[in-house]
Amino acid sequence: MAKLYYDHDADLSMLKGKKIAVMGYGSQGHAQAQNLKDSGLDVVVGLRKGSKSWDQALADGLEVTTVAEAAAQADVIQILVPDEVQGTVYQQEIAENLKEGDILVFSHGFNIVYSQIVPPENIDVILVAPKSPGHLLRRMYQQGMGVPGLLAVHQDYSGKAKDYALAYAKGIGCTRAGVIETTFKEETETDLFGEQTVLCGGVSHLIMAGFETLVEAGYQPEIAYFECLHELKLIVDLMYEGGISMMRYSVSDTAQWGDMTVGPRIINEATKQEMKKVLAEIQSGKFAKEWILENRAGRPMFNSLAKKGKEHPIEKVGAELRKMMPWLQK
Ligand SMILES: NC(=O)C1=CN([C@@H]2O[C@H](COP(=O)(O)OP(=O)(O)OC[C@H]3O[C@@H](n4cnc5c(N)ncnc54)[C@H](OP(=O)(O)O)[C@@H]3O)[C@@H](O)[C@H]2O)C=CC1
Ligand SMILES: CC(=O)[C@](C)(O)C(=O)O
Repeated sequence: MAKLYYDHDADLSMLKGKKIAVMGYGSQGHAQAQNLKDSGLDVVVGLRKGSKSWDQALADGLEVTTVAEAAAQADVIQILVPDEVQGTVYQQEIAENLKEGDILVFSHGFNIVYSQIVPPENIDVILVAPKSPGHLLRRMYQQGMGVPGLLAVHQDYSGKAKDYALAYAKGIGCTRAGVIETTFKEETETDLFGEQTVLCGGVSHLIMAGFETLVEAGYQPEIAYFECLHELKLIVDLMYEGGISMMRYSVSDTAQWGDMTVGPRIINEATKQEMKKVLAEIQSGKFAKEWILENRAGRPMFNSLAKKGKEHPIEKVGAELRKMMPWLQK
């Protein structure tokens, strides 16, 4: 079993006295900056002028400045702008503001693994990747809990890079749940694979296929929504708490029988073979090249597919039903 690191393995004092710049204030940035601040660390948020995140970061009690200025002030620089712009932001605003002994941090290894960012040799380069969406990273931290994370060292100029990574992981709450040491390559490839085939790509398309099948057969869309999407959270919550066995224990034997006998017809050997092809495309760099070029072309396919997704009938039905659930209203 992999060795996991917990709170007692991490020394937060490694980061005391260091200025930590969190570049970006989105899903991960807002969570990590606030968690680090609540952990007693000295944080500044780096954003572009006119950023829609600027006022929110100020309202959350954080110091905010431009990316370049934050990089110039900082000893620790966490890059949490979108993967597809990190290379440009690094080149234009961070690189010239790095000094010997700085610590460059990522929460996804994409830009290092695919050489979009090539740091100078006289700094530490580490990865601390929460295995969670940012908003849950923040919520769990505030509730005294944490989400698991991964850490990796790409460059260890100081000889203490792993200790800095552990301290950072503790600062954002990941050592509460457990942190596994990995490599930038393993984190990047497994994260891309997971988000494409299971977490986002797999689940969303499974839900939509189930919803479409029921609606096209004439069943009420509201029932299809509750059955294929809304209840999924409750089922996954059980697996989150106690594995697939806990879910199977809690659902009816009728459901478990269907799970075990029909499930393999839906997710089958052909699915597994396609998953292997997806992994190969990630490992070869084919996916990364397509994503980088899509952004350079102005995201024509991304924008078209995103619009189509927002127009899917399940989104309309779901929005109406969620309006009747006050606990879901932000
Ligand atoms: N989303 C997640 O839960 C996870 C993300 N990650 C990784 O974290 C990193 C950040 O992703 P995520 O938090 O999703 O990003 P988001 O898209 O949620 O947030 C991006 C932030 O960067 C700012 N930004 C965008 N463009 C620029 C720019 N050119 N210059 C300066 N600031 C800019 C945005 O502010 P504004 O547009 O207002 O200027 C926003 O505050 C990525 O490497 C991602 O892979 C890792 C684990 C999970
Ligand atoms: C939340 C997470 O880790 C993802 C799905 O990989 C991502 O948002 O990049």
